[in-house]
Amino acid sequence: MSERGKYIVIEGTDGTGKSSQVDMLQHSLLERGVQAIQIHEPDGFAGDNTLGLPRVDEAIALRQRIKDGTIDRTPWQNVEWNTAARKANWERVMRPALQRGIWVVAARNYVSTLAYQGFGEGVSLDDILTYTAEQVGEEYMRPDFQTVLVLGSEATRQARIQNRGVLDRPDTFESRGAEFQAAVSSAYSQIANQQHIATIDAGGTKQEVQNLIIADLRQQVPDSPV
Ligand SMILES: Nc1ncnc2c1ncn2[C@@H]1O[C@H](COP(=O)(O)OP(=O)(O)O)[C@@H](O)[C@H]1O
Ligand SMILES: Cc1cn([C@H]2C[C@H](O)[C@@H](COP(=O)(O)OP(=O)(O)O)O2)c(=O)[nH]c1=O
Repeated sequence: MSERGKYIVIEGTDGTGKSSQVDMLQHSLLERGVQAIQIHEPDGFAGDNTLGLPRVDEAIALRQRIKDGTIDRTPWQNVEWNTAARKANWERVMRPALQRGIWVVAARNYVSTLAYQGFGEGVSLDDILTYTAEQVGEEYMRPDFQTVLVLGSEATRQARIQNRGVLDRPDTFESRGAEFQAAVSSAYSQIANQQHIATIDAGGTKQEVQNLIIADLRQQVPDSPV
């Protein structure tokens, strides 16, 4: 049996550079001959025929529902939808991939629920942690390596979001006021502290941030191929 793959999580608020870093890390792994996939919670995995991993339609549909700001819902409903998407990806793609030795590089995990639904929408953090453990399981909650990207400057974060292009229709959370965004941004540092997750300064160039991630990864995963 092949050695278990590693589960890597890159967290942070919108615009901190998670997607860019996940992409760079996955490509570095692939260049070194390591099988690796990307996951972007709450989206469903798109499927990978070469690796024989399925498309997760249930999570794809849930992300649309989560992001559609015209659908009324309670904060707890957001926890349920995000957790259902998470469970579907975990059971159908992430856990089987890890068991086969494939590395899973993910943007976001349950830490996003603590930040957005916990600090942002007032749901109890303990309830989120208990529900995630019940629904998805303890293994999901212990990645091999996890980091939170933090941007000291709100102006830089805004500039990066603008750069990414104009949204046709801001989603449920993007359309909330500056107060909500500020609560979520500052929540990330608090959560990292509480959950003992190392943070990384995301203010440098993409390559500089990637170098910081790899330096931390090597410390926690000493036989890391990157
Ligand atoms: N370190 C960086 N320096 C400058 N621009 C960046 C950096 N990281 C990401 N970007 C740009 O900022 C925007 C948001 O980055 P993205 O990776 O989509 O962030 P997230 O997934 O956290 O929302 C994109 O246009 C991306 O190209
Ligand atoms: C995973 C997760 C995301 N979210 C939010 C963050 C985003 O605003 C939105 C998902 O949007 P999406 O466009 O998929 O991701 P991103 O902003 O990372 O590019 O849902 C939660 O509120 N709770 C969660 O548990």
